[in-house]
Amino acid sequence: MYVDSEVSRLHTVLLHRPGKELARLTPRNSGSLLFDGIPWVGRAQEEHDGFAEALRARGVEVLYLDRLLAETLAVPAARAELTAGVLADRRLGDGLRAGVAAYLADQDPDRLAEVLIAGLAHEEVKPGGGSLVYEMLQPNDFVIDPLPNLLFTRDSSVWVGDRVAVTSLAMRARRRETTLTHAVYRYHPRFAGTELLYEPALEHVEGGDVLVLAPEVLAIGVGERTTPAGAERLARRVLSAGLAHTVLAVPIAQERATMHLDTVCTMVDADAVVMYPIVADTLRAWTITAGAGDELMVRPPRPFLEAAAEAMGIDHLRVIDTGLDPVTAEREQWDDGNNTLAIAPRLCVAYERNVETNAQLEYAGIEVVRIRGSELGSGRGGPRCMSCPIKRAPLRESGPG
Ligand SMILES: NC(=O)NCCC[C@H](N)C(=O)O
Repeated sequence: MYVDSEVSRLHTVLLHRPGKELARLTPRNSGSLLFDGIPWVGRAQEEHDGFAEALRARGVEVLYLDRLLAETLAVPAARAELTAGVLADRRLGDGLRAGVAAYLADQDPDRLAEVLIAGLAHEEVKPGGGSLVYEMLQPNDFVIDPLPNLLFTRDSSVWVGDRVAVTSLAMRARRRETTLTHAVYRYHPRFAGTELLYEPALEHVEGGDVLVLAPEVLAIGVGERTTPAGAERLARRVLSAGLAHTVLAVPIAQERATMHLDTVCTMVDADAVVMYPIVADTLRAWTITAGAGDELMVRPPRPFLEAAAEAMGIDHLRVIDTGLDPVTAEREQWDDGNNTLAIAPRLCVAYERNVETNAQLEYAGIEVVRIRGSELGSGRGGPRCMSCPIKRAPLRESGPG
């Protein structure tokens, strides 16, 4: 397990194939569950399988979060922790809590993993004794909330060097996701001995805001999801662990269209980004380095592209624009045109629908593996959001794409 860049050859990635949790979305709950539409579940699964196949065809090992979770639940301590987590929900009341506890205790690890991801509706559970809560709930109300955004594995954990940061998700609909990733990284044998860089109880940081610009250089977006306190905490941790010499804190607009830094900027080569033109000249960055003792040195903001190039030790960070004109750029940014996943330098996966941005990438010498994503995109995330790289070749050893 090792990640020191956004673009070096990708060996292992963590995905989540969307399942029954997507079928929980309705026009009434999709807004609070952070989806902009009601996805066609079967087609979303086909699109996701196409994504996974595109990665496998290029030598990438694909791990699935639901499999890892089921294997993790075979460990009694993990099962106890995750079960206790959902039972602690104060909305349940004692009667329903006992009913849900009995239901969960009956499930094998595979089904328990499914329940923890897809949630549990009122009509699926029958408490034995009296439960006012159960009586007063509507049949479609959730007893355990579904996690449709687990699809976006980028946000719930981030690898930096040989450590993993289990993040602290800001939106209520997503908070429980990190109880799952936290358990997987601590109990699954594949990750035995991995040190955690960050934990869900800390200040808010989401993985879509964290870009490993180069070995020992991180950019952290600060906006709707990651707070200044979260960026400061993560910066302190990576600097003191020797995993970074420089961290850039990059304010982004607190809007849905730009919820994470990776919605406006992703890397496609060791010295190139695809970026939303409207922000290219206005993005700024505070530069954070280690000071004396435990102190941080925080330098005042300056243009992001300049600060990044200097920290990365390059003359210039090349910028490839989203779209061609402002309207196309706005449309394609919304549809995750900026949200590419690099498999190797100059080789990336992108949604096929972002025709102009993909053409711009190719014009700049980047090979684009196009995938379908009309249903997946209804959750507002693209290939980078849907993937958590766990192992990449060290950047210095990475060949061309
Ligand atoms: N890194 C990303 O930009 N992830 C996309 C997350 C989309 C999800 N529906 C959310 O609102 O959190």
